[in-house]
Amino acid sequence: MEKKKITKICCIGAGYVGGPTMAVIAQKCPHIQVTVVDINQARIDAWNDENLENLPVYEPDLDQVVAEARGRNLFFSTEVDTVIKEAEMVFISVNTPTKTYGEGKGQAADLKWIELCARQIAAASDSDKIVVEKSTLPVRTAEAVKDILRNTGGGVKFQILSNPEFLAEGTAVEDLQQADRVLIGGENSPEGKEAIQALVDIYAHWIPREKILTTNVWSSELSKLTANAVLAQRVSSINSLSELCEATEADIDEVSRAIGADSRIGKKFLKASVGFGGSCFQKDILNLVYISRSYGLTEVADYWEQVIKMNDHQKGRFAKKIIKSLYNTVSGKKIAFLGWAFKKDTNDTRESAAIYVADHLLNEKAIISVYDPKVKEKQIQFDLNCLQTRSEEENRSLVNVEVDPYEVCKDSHAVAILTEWDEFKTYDWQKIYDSMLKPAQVFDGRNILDHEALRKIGFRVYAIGKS
Ligand SMILES: NC(=O)c1ccc[n+]([C@@H]2O[C@H](COP(=O)([O-])OP(=O)(O)OC[C@H]3O[C@@H](n4cnc5c(N)ncnc54)[C@H](O)[C@@H]3O)[C@@H](O)[C@H]2O)c1
Ligand SMILES: O=c1ccn([C@@H]2O[C@H](COP(=O)(O)OP(=O)(O)O[C@H]3O[C@H](CO)[C@@H](O)[C@H](O)[C@H]3O)[C@@H](O)[C@H]2O)c(=O)[nH]1
Repeated sequence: MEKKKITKICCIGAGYVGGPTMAVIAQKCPHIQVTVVDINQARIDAWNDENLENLPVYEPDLDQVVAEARGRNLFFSTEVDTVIKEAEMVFISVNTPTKTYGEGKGQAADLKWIELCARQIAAASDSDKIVVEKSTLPVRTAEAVKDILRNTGGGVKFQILSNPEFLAEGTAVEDLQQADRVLIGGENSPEGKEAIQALVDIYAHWIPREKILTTNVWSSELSKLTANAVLAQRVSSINSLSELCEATEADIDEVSRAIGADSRIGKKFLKASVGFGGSCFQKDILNLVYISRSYGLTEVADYWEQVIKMNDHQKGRFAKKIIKSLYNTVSGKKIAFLGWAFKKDTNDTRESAAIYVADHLLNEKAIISVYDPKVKEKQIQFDLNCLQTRSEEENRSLVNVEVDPYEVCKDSHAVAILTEWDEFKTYDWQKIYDSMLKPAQVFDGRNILDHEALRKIGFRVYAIGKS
């Protein structure tokens, strides 16, 4: 078989996946020119910013990887057509959010950006290319991509691969550099195998060959949705039991430790929380539910939908607990939020539990003061405004964002931990207690604080899954 040597890669989409993924490919393959393109000029400018603190994605160590490769063989550009034209391999890494309109609204993945990419690749190409689906897609999307490329590509040959990304935010660089596995799905034809090999050869620069799995395209597409569904299911399972723990004086952290010690279960993804967030879990499970229903598989759809219902319940339960503990009224009361990101070590807030807990409390006319080490005020207001629950003016008047956590807690009735940032554990909690209204209450939505120490100071403490 002829060996296809890739010298130029284009990645469409400079977001949380496109940016870090391509930065690591460029770092590990200095002989390949990697250019990430995006239609969002501000995002590309931020990726090109000399001050690495201004990169649009915050991830530990990402700045170092970008510093090493940028300008050498890693480039960021808005010249989408030119870069596609010159590349032998084009990654599609654009957003695939849940549809907000029409058929499948609220469940199906919105594939309009994927289709646009396919059309753009077809229009810009005058030589054969390997097109790689990096975005998370419904199973059988490659069929549509192929159809568009074959019918609009003017005789140019395209091979379509599925290469879903499994990085988690907050650990993206580590996950990319030491991936548990890389998954590549392709066609079982000589051309398909050649394309698969070309992508395997890229990853083989730093990923051990036995960790690079190759499958057919459909298994690869479906494995991505399945991985997220199974991970989220573990979180919902443990969160469901946290409520039972609160009713029975069992302790969810002890239960997690006990079951996680069983090597068949394993200890990861058993941390009870205020609910999972992030741009992927909910979107991908809803997509799985929609696909199952569209094949008439009602029981399959209902089964996975329960994971989302439990997560919604967990977020609502946390907000209700705060209200109940504050004598069933939070109207006009200041509540301090420590954390807004959906998990620590990221500036991403998409689907963060904090947004929904805040919305619930704001409906009860609470006054919320927020501190997050990596999320800016503009983003927090944007997240609340997106819900369209109340006017932007009202959100601005009820929610204020501070850069000092002690200011956020001062004069509050309650402090709620919404993200597990490590720095929250190191605060002077006596100082916080002294500055709060009494009885001072802490609602630890991540079970990260030393609850005994807090109780000794005088706090009333509520923690998930603990009585
Ligand atoms: N965020 C994660 O941790 C993660 C992990 C694995 C997989 N994924 C999947 O990867 C995909 C991308 O996710 P993300 O978080 O990086 O999204 P994102 O919103 O951060 O980035 C997507 C980028 O694509 C750009 N874009 C959209 N259409 C374009 C076009 N036609 N031409 C050029 N640029 C275009 C947007 O401007 C945006 O900057 C999604 O399918 C997601 O499900 C995400
Ligand atoms: O025991 C746990 C583990 C996670 N979470 C929460 O679950 C959410 C998701 O966390 P995580 O999976 O670590 O982050 P993501 O960046 O959303 O990564 C998931 O989604 C990505 C996008 O598809 C995939 O690539 C990753 O493999 C998959 O882990 C966060 O709100 C976490 O706080 C818990 O509450 N308890």
